[in-house]
Amino acid sequence: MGDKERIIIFDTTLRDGEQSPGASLSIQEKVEIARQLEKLNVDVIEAGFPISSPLQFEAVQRIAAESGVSVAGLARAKEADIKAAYDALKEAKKPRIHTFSSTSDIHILGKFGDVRYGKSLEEKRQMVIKMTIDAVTYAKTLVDDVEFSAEDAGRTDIGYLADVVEAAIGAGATTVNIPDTTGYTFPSEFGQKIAELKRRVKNIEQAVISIHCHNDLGLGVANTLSAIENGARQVECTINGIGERAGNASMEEIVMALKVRSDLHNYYTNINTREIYNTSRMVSAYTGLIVQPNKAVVGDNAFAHESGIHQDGVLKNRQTYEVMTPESVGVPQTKIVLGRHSGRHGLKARLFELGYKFSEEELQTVYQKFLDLADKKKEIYDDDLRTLMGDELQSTDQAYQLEYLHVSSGTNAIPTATVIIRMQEERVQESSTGDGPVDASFKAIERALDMKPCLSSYSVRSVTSGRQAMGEAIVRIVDNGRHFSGRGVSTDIIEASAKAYLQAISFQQNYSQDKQELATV
Ligand SMILES: CC(=O)SCCNC(=O)CCNC(=O)[C@H](O)C(C)(C)COP(=O)(O)OP(=O)(O)OC[C@H]1O[C@@H](n2cnc3c(N)ncnc32)[C@H](O)[C@@H]1OP(=O)(O)O
Ligand SMILES: CC(C)C(=O)C(=O)O
Ligand SMILES: [Mg+2]
Repeated sequence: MGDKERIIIFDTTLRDGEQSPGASLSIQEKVEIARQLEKLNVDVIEAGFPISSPLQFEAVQRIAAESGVSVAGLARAKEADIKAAYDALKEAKKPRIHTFSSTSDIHILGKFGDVRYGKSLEEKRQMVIKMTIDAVTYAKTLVDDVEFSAEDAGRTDIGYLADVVEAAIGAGATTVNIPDTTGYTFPSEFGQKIAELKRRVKNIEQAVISIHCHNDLGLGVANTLSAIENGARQVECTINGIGERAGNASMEEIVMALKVRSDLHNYYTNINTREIYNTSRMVSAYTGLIVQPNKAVVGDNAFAHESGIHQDGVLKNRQTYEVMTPESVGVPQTKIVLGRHSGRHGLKARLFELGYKFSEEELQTVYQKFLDLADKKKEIYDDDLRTLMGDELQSTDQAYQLEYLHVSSGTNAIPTATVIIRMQEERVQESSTGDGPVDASFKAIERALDMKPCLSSYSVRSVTSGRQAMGEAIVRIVDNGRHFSGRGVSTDIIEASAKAYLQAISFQQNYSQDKQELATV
């Protein structure tokens, strides 16, 4: 392998990314994202499309005024667009005007269909070459750094594409961008296109070859990598892969693919990969575009392990199931997600981290309880474990245990509850109706125990998050001015309430017994 070659990272989160339906950003949000992109160390920030609105213009202007890196503004092959881009960029330390023409026959015939652009396809094609030359020539009178894009190059005839690219470079373009605008090409096909342009375009060495891949078929990153292997040295991409329709090639995936598989090639980027996660979170928060959990590199599950065999492997050596470390992209840590696929190793490690100490025998009991809970809930959070452990500690010496609870209630049904309560070796079953399912359960408990405690307060709250959150019920009963509290936790708040009631009654009974024993001594 030869010398290492740098790949220029052109970030278009603030231009193509912002074209994602529903992702409009305020000026301040764009400025803050641009600052974060600079921390990430991108080479070029495409800040917007200045002619498109006063907000876009001002955002580009403000980013240009404060950025240390190259800032680009987009412009159609039209004098007014190019002038607006220049006006917005003129305070930039490194301004870049990015102008584009459409080059595929589908675009030329579809978008430039009227006679102003010529009658036949051939006439229109020549008109596009003229528009390209005029646009680049004009932009070049304003700034040194001019990028030209051949929109829909992915579907453009290679011979014609080579002519357009040669004309753009001839007019002064310093970067020629080959977009797969509609995400249509296959990696081998797109790579061949870049290789072919290198062969056909006589002045190609005078410009940097760039690519810009969309993700309509989920091939944006693969096409980008293939283009790099065939001569592209600038890649256009976005954070979280956001962008028009299915989005653009995702920057974090390209950068990490190059970094992780540096054994295969000689390319590198200047990206400070530890800032990737922060940038991803910021872009998601500001655009409102949620990152899918299984998204490579930055998704919530990218470093999360749920199944027992994987957790065991990762706890012994992270490399067993991780091709990069979470720290390398700024993700705080590997996540062991506890759920129904987890094993004892994962549970034990998490409980130790939470500060619990227990014997192997106790672990078996806790693991059974954990599995019961995991069957009711998708994910077991730390709070669930704490309540599970708390529940475990408090319930062992309780006089009355809830063994079974069945409740039926509904809009037109009479709430009815059946309970089976265990008191040492004895088990009692009772049923009752009530004013709601909690009342019915409490009355069934009272019948089973043949008691009528005086309830002084009752409350329920959620102690963990999500729809399958754990509910915590607190019940207080009063006996001769003395209060006894019980606490129950379950994903089912009726069950939590019944447990809490039984615990309060158990405490009251323990107290009465202790008092009687003292009196007889
Ligand atoms: C592949 C890409 O991502 S390209 C960038 C896409 N981004 C955007 O469009 C976002 C910003 N766009 C806008 O705000 C508006 O579309 C504007 C301000 C640019 C233009 O608005 P309007 O003047 O109302 O035109 P409209 O958007 O309806 O139509 C586009 C016009 O640009 C022309 N056009 C499209 N591409 C080019 C080009 N590369 N060079 C020259 N003209 C072009 C179309 O032929 C059409 O012209 P016509 O009005 O003569 O038929
Ligand atoms: C303007 C160009 C570069 C573009 O976004 C595309 O072709 O997808
Ligand atoms: Mg695009």
